[in-house]
Amino acid sequence: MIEICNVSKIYENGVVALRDMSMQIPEKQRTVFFGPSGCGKTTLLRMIAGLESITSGNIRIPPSLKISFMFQNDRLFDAITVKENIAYGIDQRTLSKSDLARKVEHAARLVGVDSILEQKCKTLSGGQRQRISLARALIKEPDLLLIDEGLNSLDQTSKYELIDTLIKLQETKQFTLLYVTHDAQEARKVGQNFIEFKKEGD
Ligand SMILES: Nc1ncnc2c1ncn2[C@@H]1O[C@H](COP(=O)(O)OP(=O)(O)OP(=O)(O)O)[C@@H](O)[C@H]1O
Repeated sequence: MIEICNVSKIYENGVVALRDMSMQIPEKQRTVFFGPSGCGKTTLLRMIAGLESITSGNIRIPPSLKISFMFQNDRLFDAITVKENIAYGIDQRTLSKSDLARKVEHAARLVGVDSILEQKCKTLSGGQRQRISLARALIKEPDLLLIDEGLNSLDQTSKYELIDTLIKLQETKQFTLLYVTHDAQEARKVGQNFIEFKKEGD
């Protein structure tokens, strides 16, 4: 269980991104944060990932949880290969070359990009890039996967294909998925639990 207890976030410029928010997020399930742009979804996800400070309140997460993050932008390096990009998702110092290669191939196979491992990322389509970004998030076998509007650059068909892949993976691997979207239809497709965010003042 991840517990969000009376969490507020006020940025240095005075913007109140979240006010006194509390919720419980069950483990090993798919939870969707949805609501209009600017209502603090990204801010909360970043606080859960430890990438943003909390102004007040606290977030309780089991201490040994391995967390991966997939961002709005795919953040791939264009000049290097698919294989090298996926390997960036894991601490390479702790692995032998052959173990790393095996893990990269396994993650690539999970999302269907194992046939293009040697290609440079700049040559790929948006759908392939998002799959690689997902493989990079999965390679460290996260207990908690955070996806922040990660599939937005895709057309509807590719997006729903990748969502199907994601749901199957979550069901087999049983990680906790936290998925941010402003799209109600997408939220319904992905989620088992739903947390609606409202804009300050609404
Ligand atoms: N680094 C920052 N400094 C100041 N204000 C910020 C910062 N990041 C976000 N905000 C503001 O905090 C509020 C919440 O933003 P946040 O990105 O969390 O919302 P969101 O619901 O994820 O929206 P979107 O879907 O557009 O990303 C917005 O008003 C935004 O302008």
